[in-house]
Amino acid sequence: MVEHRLAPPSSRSYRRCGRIPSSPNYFDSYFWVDRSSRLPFDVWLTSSLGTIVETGRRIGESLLAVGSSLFVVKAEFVTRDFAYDWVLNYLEHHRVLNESRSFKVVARNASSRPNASSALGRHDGAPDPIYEPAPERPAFFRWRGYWISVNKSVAGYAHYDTGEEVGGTLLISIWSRKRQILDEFVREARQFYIDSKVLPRKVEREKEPSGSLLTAVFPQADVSHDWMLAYLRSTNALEDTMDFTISTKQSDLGWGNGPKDTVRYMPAHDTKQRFLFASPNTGRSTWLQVVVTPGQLNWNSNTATGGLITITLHSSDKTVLADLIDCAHKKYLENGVSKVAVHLTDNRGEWAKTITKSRRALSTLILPLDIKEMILADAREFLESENWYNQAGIPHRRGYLLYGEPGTGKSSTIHALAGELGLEIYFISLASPGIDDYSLAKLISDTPSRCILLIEDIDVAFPSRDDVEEEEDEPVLDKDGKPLGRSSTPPRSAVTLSGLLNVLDSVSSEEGRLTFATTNHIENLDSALIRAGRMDVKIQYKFADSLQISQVFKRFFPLPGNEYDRAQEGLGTMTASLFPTYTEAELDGYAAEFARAIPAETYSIAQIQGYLLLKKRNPSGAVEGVHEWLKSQEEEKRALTELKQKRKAERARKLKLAREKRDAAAAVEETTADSDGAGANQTTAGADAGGVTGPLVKTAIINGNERE
Ligand SMILES: Nc1ncnc2c1ncn2[C@@H]1O[C@H](COP(=O)(O)OP(=O)(O)OP(=O)(O)O)[C@@H](O)[C@H]1O
Repeated sequence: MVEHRLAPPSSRSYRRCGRIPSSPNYFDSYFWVDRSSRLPFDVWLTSSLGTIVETGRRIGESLLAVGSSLFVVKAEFVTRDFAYDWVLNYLEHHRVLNESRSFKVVARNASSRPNASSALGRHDGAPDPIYEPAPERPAFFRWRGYWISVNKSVAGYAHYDTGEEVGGTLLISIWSRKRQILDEFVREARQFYIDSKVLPRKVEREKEPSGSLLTAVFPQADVSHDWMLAYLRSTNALEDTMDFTISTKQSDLGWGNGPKDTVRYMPAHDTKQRFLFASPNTGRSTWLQVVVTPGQLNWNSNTATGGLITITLHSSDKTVLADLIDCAHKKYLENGVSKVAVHLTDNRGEWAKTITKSRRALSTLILPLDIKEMILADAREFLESENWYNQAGIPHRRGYLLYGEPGTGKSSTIHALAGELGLEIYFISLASPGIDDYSLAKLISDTPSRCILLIEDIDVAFPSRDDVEEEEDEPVLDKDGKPLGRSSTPPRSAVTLSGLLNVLDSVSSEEGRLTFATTNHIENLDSALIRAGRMDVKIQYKFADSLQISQVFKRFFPLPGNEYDRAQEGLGTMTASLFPTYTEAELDGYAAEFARAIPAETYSIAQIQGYLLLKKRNPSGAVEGVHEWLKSQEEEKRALTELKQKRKAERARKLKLAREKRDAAAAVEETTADSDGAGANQTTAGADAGGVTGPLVKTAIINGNERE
């Protein structure tokens, strides 16, 4: 009996005698013959042929596998890897994929895959169709005499967010025995990609499989953030951006095309923008991806802090990053030639914001003697003599104290000096919330070595002489011996004198920094603070003398036909009616008369400037009106003095009241202590009863008097 089955029968009376041809389970499908019976010829023939065919097929397969491993080089490329981008770009450019007969068609923005599409989208704004070969249909092409097959073995899919292809695999087979052909092909594709300047895909650093990227983060608190911002703004690096934030804020002026733009298009926050960085230093071009992350808005100070600029380089070469930072710094300095950068703090005690102010020429300052020249020469000499300081073992720092009446030009001098010396100003107000000894030390250690540290109104760290005097006049103490008056005055600054002295003396403040402090009340400053070594140069600013008054006057009125440049001030061309109608001699006369009318050393230049602003282009009117103005100033002064006296009297009255209350309380305490224990208990019980009934009665009246 003949039978075939998939597995050998359990009985030993069967024997195996050949395969069943073309069986899908040819390893297991055999003919099994009863040992006792003879094999019929037709079965013998079929089983022998089957064995021959199967053996031949297996040999052929093995030979093919050996052959393909010897004669074909295979390589797999996955999406989201740079090598995939190189090869795909190369294939698209050489229209290899267009030879295919089966496509996947997608519509994307023309800029995302320029080679794969017609340029329609660039003109009509509608997205372009992109033809991609369908998976599992290989495309063949010849490259340097070798046949190469391209197979999208695994189809990618469009990312729901970005529309970019993810998850796909590209299989390249090169019909050659030489392995290095693959290297050469990939190298050529890579070079082609670099040269063609195809917009690279957006990258997410942490998800990159290749990891061949460099990322640099520029935090807002660091000045390098400003460099980068200046670079991005000035080079129009992001002009091809597709995501925008629209702003009409004055602070975003830099993103506009012109200073008078009312609407500015800024690159959208937290989106990945790409631009080609062409280095003027090396001539190399590298793709960069930039993400601008805004900081958190602080409602108190109206400043945003904690913002970041993240730059990802499509390169692993650190010199490109160094080059970029260098270019950004240069651009920043270039932009700042006519500007002075002022760094401000937030109310958490960190450098938070930089504003730029137009540079002010020292010559526009009206100061007596050669004060301007003296400060400038002193500061220059200091900056140039770092080696000398080091050799002499003296800390390389210099402190300037500008003190005197308000509105006399102290701050203006420092700003003009910063412009002249090309230094940035780091501005600290000791009265700002969030500034205490700790944050002050941190702020100062976070400043660069060559800069101007400006501490305005340094006296706020200490009680004013007025406060002290009042307390000395009437030293009213509470029952614990604490002064009543002082506890009611809020602290003027959280910075202590010792904290301030420590900071000024700290090692970190020895690096060529110019410290400027201003005050209207030098008499309130501790002598330790203003001693040489901390404040090396002290300059007093007084109210304007006669010479200064006449100089301010002349600065306000241009001479006929003189270099009064209206265009520079953005005022347009001058109409004939606005031309000055006075001569130089007349102007001198007006100025002298004006200076005679104003009492010397009584008014600040800021005050005089305020008056002259009302009379611009009318010198004779300014002279005529000055007496009226002086009268109004006198009245204002008198009213102010009266108000001050009233306030002082009110404070004195309150202090007196507080003292009387305290005395009365002390008298009650004394009586209580003198009375016996029972009396004391009685008093307490009475007080308790009153304490409970009082509010209850009150509530009843408030809620309606029925219960009364
Ligand atoms: N000496 C001066 N020369 C030219 N302009 C001056 C001078 N003094 C004051 N001004 C003008 O007055 C205004 C106020 O000046 P500034 O802020 O420099 O005074 P300040 O002494 O720092 O005042 P404060 O002590 O109140 O801070 C500015 O617009 C400035 O142009």
